[in-house]
Amino acid sequence: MDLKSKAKDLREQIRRHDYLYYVLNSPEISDFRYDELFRQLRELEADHPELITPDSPTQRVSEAPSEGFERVSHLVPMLSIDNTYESAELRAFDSRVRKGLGSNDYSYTVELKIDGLAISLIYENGIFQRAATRGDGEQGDDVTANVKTIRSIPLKLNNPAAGRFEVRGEVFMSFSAFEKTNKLRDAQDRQRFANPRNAAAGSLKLLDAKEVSKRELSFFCYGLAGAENFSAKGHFAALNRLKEMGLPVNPEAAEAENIEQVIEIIQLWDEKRKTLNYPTDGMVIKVDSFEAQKKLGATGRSPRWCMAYKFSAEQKQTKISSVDVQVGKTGILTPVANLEPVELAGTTVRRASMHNFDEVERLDARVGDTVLVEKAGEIIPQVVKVLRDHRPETSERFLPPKECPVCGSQTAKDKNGVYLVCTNPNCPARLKGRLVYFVGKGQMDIDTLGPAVIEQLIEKGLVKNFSDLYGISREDLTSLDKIGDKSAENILASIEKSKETPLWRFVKALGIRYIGGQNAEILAERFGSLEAIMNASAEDMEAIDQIGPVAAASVKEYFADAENRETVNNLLARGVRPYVQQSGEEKPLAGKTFVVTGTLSQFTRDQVKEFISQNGGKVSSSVSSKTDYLLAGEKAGSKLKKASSLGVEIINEQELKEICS
Ligand SMILES: NC(=O)c1ccc[n+]([C@@H]2O[C@H](COP(=O)([O-])OP(=O)(O)OC[C@H]3O[C@@H](n4cnc5c(N)ncnc54)[C@H](O)[C@@H]3O)[C@@H](O)[C@H]2O)c1
Ligand SMILES: [Zn+2]
Repeated sequence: MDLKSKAKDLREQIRRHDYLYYVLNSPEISDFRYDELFRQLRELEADHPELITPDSPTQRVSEAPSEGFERVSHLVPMLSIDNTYESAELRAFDSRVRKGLGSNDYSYTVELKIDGLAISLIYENGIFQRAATRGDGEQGDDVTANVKTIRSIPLKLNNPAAGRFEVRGEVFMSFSAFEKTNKLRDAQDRQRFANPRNAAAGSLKLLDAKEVSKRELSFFCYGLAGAENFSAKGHFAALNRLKEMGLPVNPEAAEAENIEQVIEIIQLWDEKRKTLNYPTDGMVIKVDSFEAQKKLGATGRSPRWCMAYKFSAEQKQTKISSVDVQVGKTGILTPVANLEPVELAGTTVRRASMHNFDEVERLDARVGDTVLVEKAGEIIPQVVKVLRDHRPETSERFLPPKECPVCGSQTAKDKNGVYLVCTNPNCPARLKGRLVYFVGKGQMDIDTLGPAVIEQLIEKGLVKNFSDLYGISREDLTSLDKIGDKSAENILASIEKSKETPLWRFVKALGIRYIGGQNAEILAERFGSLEAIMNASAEDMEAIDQIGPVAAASVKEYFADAENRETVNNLLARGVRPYVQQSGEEKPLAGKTFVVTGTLSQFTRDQVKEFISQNGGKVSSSVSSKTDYLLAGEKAGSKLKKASSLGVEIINEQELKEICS
């Protein structure tokens, strides 16, 4: 690849990952790998400035606007921050600062990098006026009504500066609020948030401020815009002044004389941050003096006086022993590296995804290579870097296969040119992948149907699509290997149970590209019925918050296919009944069955029954496998025993109230 194509490729990759991360909320690669792609582009552009395009991600901050909010201009641009994972690069940053200032006479403030989203707050004569997200750096979304629900943000400042005054900070969700939010979502049978950053961003973009107030968001103020007019001379003093004014400032900010002290402080926090009740993903280092900051200035994307050091997820070095190609539910071929086993974040890792063949080429990963692997957050283990110095002399490039490893049909690039797919629409690997996903947890939840059974059902020609699952008989099942009467019965019972399912889980289970849990929930909430979703136009869908053109087109395409419509109609004909929760937010116990036992202290029996039904739940008199919760008071007896033997969740009155709060 020539350099120009390489720069273009990197820009396109970064844009694609921005979309996956910011819009779809489902990143494919870890932050470390993303930042590595970003660094490669930055270095390429630094060496060959003629390759820079004005729309390059290195030149500006980019974040798509959200619908439903007014766009407002920032008084002073809200920029990003350059980042690194290495202390050596902090020293290089320090040299640039020294050179830029032409002196040694400066110091740093070191702060925790809170993992939420940036917000600008404007006060006028000390009275809160407006809050906005960063957006593209010039213009953000006006989220004033939502931000007003965050209790720690003062609506009126103590001893305010006169006139207009803008502060910046991070809105975030503490780990305890995050747990609580997800517990509530479980109870409502809704998709969990993947992490606190995701939860904070999703909550701040809700259109109903009342709902936002339930999410317990928090805020730390870390700076101000237009420092010239401020009484403090530097950043650390300004933080103290902001605190006096009543703004919540993170208590851990520290001063450092020089870069070596900065590095010491950072090393301390790499461990210590694990004890905090809020998410951090690094440290932010700022040249303290405002005068020096002004002298150093900024690029179109980030200030030159500021640098983020990011803590990386645990990484290990190992070797690629071979590469397998897996065929997934949409026919996509994924290269998976088989590794010499390594212990990583508490588990033994033997395989790591490389996502697609372009990524293999970008990494230039080869069999026999020594690589760095990482397990970041919810993302499956992945190869993030090849250590070229360790490469054996004889290594060969790993080339994309011309034929599907499962059915032998030809492969081709998909229409976006990113993935290699098997061109056979009836490839058995596709069908298996789709069925395994369909029955999976969080979709139809038919947990007794494992991949091995599904494979046999396909091989015997008993199941050719989703709806066939609802037509299999006891005899079909017992004709399979290792399935006796008892397991056949269990499988049939869980297939039966799955017929009653929230609409969004049903839509998710169909496995439509770009429609994960969050998008499926939005579609279900907005359209209210399966029929309405099936007949919606792409414009109808795009008109909805958060559903972008790519996702809308994908849904449209799915339901335009006659075979898909037939399968869905057959599912309905066989008794699958996707239901819509009546305003899920208000009814936290919707679809849940309770049994009450023992002596309660906060409710009478009648009161508790009413409380549960008001919150959308049902109360039944005996414990069975259909019971979702046993509410147990003092001196609970046989019901408690039965519930624990069936694995029914047991809660007390306080926990019941918390789920409904
Ligand atoms: N995995 C992926 O596919 C993917 C895709 C896109 C972006 N990302 C991640 O997002 C990053 C880019 O996002 P970004 O531009 O918001 O950068 P960033 O989040 O890494 O850093 C800048 C932000 O840090 C925040 N911050 C927290 N504490 C602060 C403090 N004390 N002082 C100043 N700022 C503080 C501010 O909100 C600021 O906007 C990437 O580096 C990457 O890690 C990942
Ligand atoms: Zn195939």
